[in-house]
Amino acid sequence: MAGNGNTDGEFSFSAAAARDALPRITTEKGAKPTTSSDVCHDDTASPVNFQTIDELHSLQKKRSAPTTPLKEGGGEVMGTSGPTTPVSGESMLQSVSASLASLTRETGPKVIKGDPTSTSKVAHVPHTPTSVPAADISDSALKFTHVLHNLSPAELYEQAIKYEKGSFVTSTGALATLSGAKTGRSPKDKRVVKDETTASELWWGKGSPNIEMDEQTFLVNRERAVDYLNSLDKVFVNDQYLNWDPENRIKVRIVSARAYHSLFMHNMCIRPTPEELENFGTPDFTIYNAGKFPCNRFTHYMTSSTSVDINLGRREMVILGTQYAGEMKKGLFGVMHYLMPKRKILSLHSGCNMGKEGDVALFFGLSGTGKTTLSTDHNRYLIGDDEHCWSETGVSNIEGGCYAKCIDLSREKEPDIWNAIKFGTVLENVVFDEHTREVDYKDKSVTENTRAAYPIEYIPNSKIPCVGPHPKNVILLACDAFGVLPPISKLDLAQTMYHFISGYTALVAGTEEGVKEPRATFSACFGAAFIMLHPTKYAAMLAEKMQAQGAIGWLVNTGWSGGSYGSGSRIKLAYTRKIIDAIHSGSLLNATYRKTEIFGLEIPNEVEGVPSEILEPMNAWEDKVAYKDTLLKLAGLFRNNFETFTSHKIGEDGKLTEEILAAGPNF
Ligand SMILES: Nc1ncnc2c1ncn2[C@@H]1O[C@H](COP(=O)(O)OP(=O)(O)O)[C@@H](O)[C@H]1O
Ligand SMILES: C=C(OP(=O)(O)O)C(=O)O
Ligand SMILES: [Ca+2]
Ligand SMILES: [Mn+2]
Repeated sequence: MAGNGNTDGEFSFSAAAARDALPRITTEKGAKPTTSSDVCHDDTASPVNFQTIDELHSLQKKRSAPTTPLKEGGGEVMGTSGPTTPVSGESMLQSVSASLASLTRETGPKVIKGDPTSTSKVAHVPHTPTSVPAADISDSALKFTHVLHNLSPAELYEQAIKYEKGSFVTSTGALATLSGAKTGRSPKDKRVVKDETTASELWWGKGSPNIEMDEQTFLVNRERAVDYLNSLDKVFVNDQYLNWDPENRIKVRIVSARAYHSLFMHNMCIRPTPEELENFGTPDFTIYNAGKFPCNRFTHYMTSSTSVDINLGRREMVILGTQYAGEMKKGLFGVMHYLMPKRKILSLHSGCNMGKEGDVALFFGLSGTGKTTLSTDHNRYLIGDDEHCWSETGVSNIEGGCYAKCIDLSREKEPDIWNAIKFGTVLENVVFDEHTREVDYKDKSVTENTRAAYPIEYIPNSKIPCVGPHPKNVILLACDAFGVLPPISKLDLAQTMYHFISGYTALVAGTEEGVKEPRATFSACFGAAFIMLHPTKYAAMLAEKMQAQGAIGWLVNTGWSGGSYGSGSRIKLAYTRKIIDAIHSGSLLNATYRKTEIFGLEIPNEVEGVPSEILEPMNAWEDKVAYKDTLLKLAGLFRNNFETFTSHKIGEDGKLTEEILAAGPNF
């Protein structure tokens, strides 16, 4: 479990530090714009195992057994005809041309529908007539950019296989792709435009994921991305929706250079019907994804060749220098974390499912803690695996797809995810047999962060539309590699808020040999990398909603038991599923409980199907002294982390704030 970067788990912010304390980022030599501990960490990137593009490509395919017949010179696809788009229209092309307009030249590029290699006649929209004198016309103004608008998965497969090295059909029909040098998100390269409005509205400063950039620099990067995209023969354009709540649906446009990106977003966002697409109109938010084309590191605020820039005022996002597709999904999530609270809707980094009786559960947790795995439950309806809204009327999924980790995926343990990896699914950075195209899910040669992105309806019991009533259970997942948190504890409201604000997980450091010490990460609201406002704003909303609905909080350790990483072992997924079943069924409400020392957690004496010995962590440890030491160490990390919140009031209720402060470890 690599890359949940934070070494010491410390981050802090206080009211005083909020506005002006952010160091200005310069590109001058020696300037230290932001230290790694200043920025919250939720990076899925793991160390790369390659130095060159060729090395990367050589990792992807495994040699078949020598007896396997091999065909020479494969890879070419024969007889693919040019993709078509379901939208007739001129209006779509005009709208895309406007989206791609250069800000300095103020006109949109000439755009034309369809694949440039297609022989079929295609309609095109002529360049917006302008009075620009002939002498001013540049080469770029003379060319057409082909627009591949909302292509179907089949068309995108053909595009990927024909033009994008590293694209292959796997034995189950998924599209295997490589995301290039970046195999995880790059939170340190995220920038948010600080303007008059966002300066006062957003969370800035230490611990915040929002590293500032100015409007001018954003425009420089935007122009760089747009010019790059316009210089290509073709661009992919997706027009889609976010949020299944029809009243709060957001229209997004994604302009990208790769079929991989277009298919990824086709799967991850909500897919409009042909009628909806016909009347799509102007998008509410646009992403310009220039992928591998880097930012200019001499640009103000840039500290690497990667930049992921959000401009809330312009409703635009620019991506330069990374092809990792998850950047788009989580970038839009950040936007929702800004837009939704303005409408009194709480945005949540959680999975969500619903039982046959309509009982809804939320699963909060950082990357790798089990949101996707545990919300995908054969006995329940899946509402979504990662991003939700909680409004006055209930919950809604923001997305139209799921993004599952594939490392060590097995058919037995996760059958629904296994079966979702079929035609239409994007499989990132996996290794497969070069002949049979069978994927080896154990292989970490490219990265540990292998992923599958599939439309939510690929899960048989998904709930379409992806909405549900108010949650009954709020489950906080922590993968505690220290092995001291109980597998299950019941929380009161103050404890729920304490753990929600703390946002703890501890994963093992990664794939390197000999790394024994787990790394604690505290990420406020279990998603500090994505939140836009101060964590206490979301916490106050969650407390109010849980109180109003009588929802119950639970803390579930999906990590180690019987010792820390190295001596103990990860709690069996089968046991965790039994624990989750007992939460859903309500049987845990009738259990008898005892309180743990230090953290003061209520743990049940029995859970059906789970050995009682493991319910109390100390019992599972052979070395009781080591247990106590480790417990105290973790308690200390929690206390240090929470210090920065002690000056904040949560909601209107001063009493709740007091209770939350008292709900942490006592020692
Ligand atoms: N006891 C457990 N509970 C949950 N997940 C577990 C457990 N043991 C192993 N795992 C594995 O941990 C990973 C959890 O990842 P995932 O569900 O994708 O997390 P998230 O969606 O929160 O990022 C999966 O690969 C899953 O198979
Ligand atoms: C897609 C992501 O979510 P998660 O790892 O929580 O599934 C991510 O963090 O990039
Ligand atoms: Ca994550
Ligand atoms: Mn997930």
